[in-house]
Amino acid sequence: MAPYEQLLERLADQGWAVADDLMDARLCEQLRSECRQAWAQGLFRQAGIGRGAQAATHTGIRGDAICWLEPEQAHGATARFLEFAEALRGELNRNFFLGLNNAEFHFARYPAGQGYKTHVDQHRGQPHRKISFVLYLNSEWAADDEGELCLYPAQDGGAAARILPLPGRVALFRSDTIPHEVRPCKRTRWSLTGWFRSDPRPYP
Ligand SMILES: O=C(O)CCC(=O)C(=O)O
Ligand SMILES: [Fe+2]
Repeated sequence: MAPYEQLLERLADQGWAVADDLMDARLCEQLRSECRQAWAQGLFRQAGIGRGAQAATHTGIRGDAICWLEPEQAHGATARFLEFAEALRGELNRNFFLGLNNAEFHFARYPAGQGYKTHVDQHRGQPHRKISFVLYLNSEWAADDEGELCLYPAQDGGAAARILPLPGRVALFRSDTIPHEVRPCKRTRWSLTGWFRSDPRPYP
């Protein structure tokens, strides 16, 4: 599977990778419209920090609203995306032996002015999120719209990468070792975010 090769090599070498040509442009277009429909139907909820009883919303830390994809009810582009994600999970397993049994995904919407402060995706005591995935569903994005994903894998705290959420762009990074941040955006920022996991369903 040639399109994955370079991506997975970079992921192995530096813990993160970006691709602009991984996703079919038409599929992105359709996902973009399904995401907007879910928003219009009121299916998004303000995202929280932490899990279970400790979960709380802190827009100062994280300002997005999210809508989880339900694999059992998925149809249209969402179902096709989940097939793509299954193929990617297979490639990740073949390359990294991470024992990725599952994946979870949500649409995310950051209104202008919001971002997500520096964090690591693997929750403390919950080691099952292994690889983070983000697909940007903006129809256009300019550098001065900001809202970059900044990755901080280096010890010195400097950003190794500032990734603009360009239409159809994919970012992949390790969920356990890569601190990252979403810089406040200047216009509404849409994405499909998820995690390849090492535990079988059902999980909390
Ligand atoms: O949207 C992005 O660029 C990253 C989002 C993120 O870090 C998260 O949802 O955990
Ligand atoms: Fe994150």
